[in-house]
Amino acid sequence: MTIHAQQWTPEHTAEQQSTWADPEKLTQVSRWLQQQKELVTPKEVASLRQQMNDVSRGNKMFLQAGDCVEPYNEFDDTSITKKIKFINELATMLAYADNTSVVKVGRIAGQFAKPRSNGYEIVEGHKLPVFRGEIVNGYEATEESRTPNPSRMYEAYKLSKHAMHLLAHTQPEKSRVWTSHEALILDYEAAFVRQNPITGKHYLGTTHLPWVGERTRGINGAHIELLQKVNNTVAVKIGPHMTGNGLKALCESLNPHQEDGRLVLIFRLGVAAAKKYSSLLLKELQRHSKNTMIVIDPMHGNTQRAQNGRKTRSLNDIENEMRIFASAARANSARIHGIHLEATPYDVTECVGLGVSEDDLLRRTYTTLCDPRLNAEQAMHIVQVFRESL
Ligand SMILES: O=C[C@H](O)[C@H](O)COP(=O)(O)O
Ligand SMILES: C=C(OP(=O)(O)O)C(=O)O
Ligand SMILES: [Mn+2]
Repeated sequence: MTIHAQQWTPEHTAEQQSTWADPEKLTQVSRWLQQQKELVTPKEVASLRQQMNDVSRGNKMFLQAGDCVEPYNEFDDTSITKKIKFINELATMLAYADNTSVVKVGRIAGQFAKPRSNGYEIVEGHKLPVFRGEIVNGYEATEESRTPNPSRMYEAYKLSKHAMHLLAHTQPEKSRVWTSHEALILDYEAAFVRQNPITGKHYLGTTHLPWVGERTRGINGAHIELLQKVNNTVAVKIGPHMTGNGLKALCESLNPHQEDGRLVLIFRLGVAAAKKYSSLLLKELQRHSKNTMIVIDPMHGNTQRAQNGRKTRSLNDIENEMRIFASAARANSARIHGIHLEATPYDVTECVGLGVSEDDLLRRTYTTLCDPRLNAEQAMHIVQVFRESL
């Protein structure tokens, strides 16, 4: 077995990390992770980057979709197969017909970590650490389950490995669904910064396409440092506080040589900020970073609490943001390269619209462990509206 003694250690501070309850256990788990085979091969990473070249140049569209956070109990073959089939159906809708003109990426096979707005929540009068994704703690609202437990990283690796295997072996290589997740928990990700033995370049071995979220994209933070280090196609979420200069600095830091297929920016501004800033931000990219791929996530900027307390998003807001962004792109002769959605093939009632009312949010079909997802019918509709908005 290969021992990867030179584990990558970030120089900068990382946001949104948990303090693990048992430091000795963490050392043990980290050592184990470093000894495991990477979950994606350098060849696969290169092959996705190749496909992303076509996205950069406007010859293919990009689709990224899946759960906000994957539950550990949805890794049986049936569930994974259903999610792959669903992404393929969305791609077919995006392409109109033959979906080989779409690069398809799931939030799948490792989307286990959640950055949160608050560290704690009150549940029935008790103050508890908030759920941060299965890789960190349990969803069950007890002190024990919510305590960050490094042993959960074993499970993350094993379940990802199983799903990766299924993804790699049940699909045609040329038109497969690739994997992606938010590279958040650096104790996990760092163990898989590996060197390609042929090219000598580093790449991240946990997923084909890692992204960094809105809460951890500080230009001097450890998460951006991680993306700088690796040669995967990488993505960053862009929220309403981004400035023109900030955008320029981010592109220079992650794609200094302006390579095609390298950098995806996922805009999640929300309706109000999309109206105000889309043009300014798109202009900046047109000026300085033309080969950056521009993707819209019309969901994360539009999260609201319904009167009944449930987190939700309305299809109206989602559609509006897409239309506003698309018209700003047209006005600035910019291309939108794709769409990013939180969606599930299951018949959930989490987002409002197309037959789902606020009352439906209280039903047993509200099953997300974090953010509200589109159900299959809603997701197909949103992809269609997106396509028509371009
Ligand atoms: O998925 C994204 C974030 O983790 C999520 O929107 C944060 O939600 P919160 O505001 O409930 O912490
Ligand atoms: C955390 C997420 O998004 P953002 O960083 O855009 O809030 C997410 O995609 O689940
Ligand atoms: Mn989310």
